[in-house]
Amino acid sequence: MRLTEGDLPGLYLVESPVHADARGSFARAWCRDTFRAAGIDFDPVQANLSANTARHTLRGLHYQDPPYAEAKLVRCVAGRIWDVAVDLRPGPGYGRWQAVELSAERANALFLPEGLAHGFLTLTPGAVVLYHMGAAHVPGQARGIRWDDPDLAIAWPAPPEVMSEADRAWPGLAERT
Ligand SMILES: Cc1cn([C@H]2C[C@H](O)[C@@H](COP(=O)(O)OP(=O)(O)O[C@H]3O[C@@H](C)C(=O)[C@@H](O)[C@H]3O)O2)c(=O)[nH]c1=O
Repeated sequence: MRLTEGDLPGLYLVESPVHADARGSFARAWCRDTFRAAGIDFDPVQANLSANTARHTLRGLHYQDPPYAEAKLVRCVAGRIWDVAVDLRPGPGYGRWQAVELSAERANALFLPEGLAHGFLTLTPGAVVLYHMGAAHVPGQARGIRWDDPDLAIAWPAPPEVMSEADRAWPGLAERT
């Protein structure tokens, strides 16, 4: 398992060798020792399965403020997604974003540290996303940033065709409280 730090500090692309044989394939999905060796102390307390029927379904951009902030290890276990992280930590990187294509075929994943908002756009029908969380979801603490906020100017690969009303209604960075 190889961890490569992205453009946002603490954001890592996680790649695992895929061992194929006559039965199919095997890849490691998470390894505490490898993460610790990279200086990441991630102890998942929750894992979520997100099944998405249509191509170009958008979920996000979601986060929880401290003390509920969540690190996330995001993996696509069926199909492909375009996964986005937005830096909401105070400092020079505030508002910067990075996106990575995750796919079941590549068996890659994205690790987001606390303090980032997260979202994705599905690139195939039937995309299934499995993500481990470093902190529990607290319903009243769910926060969001609008996917098309001009201050973020995220270069989505296609306009979303399916999304929740809640995700359409999030504020932009400038209106964030
Ligand atoms: C996130 C979550 C939702 N739910 C419930 C609430 C609701 O009835 C239903 C769907 O919730 P949502 O619409 O918030 O689901 P969704 O929009 O898929 O939310 C997720 O989006 C991605 C991008 C993330 O990064 C996640 O952290 C999470 O915020 O599931 C839980 O029971 N536990 C959870 O941890």
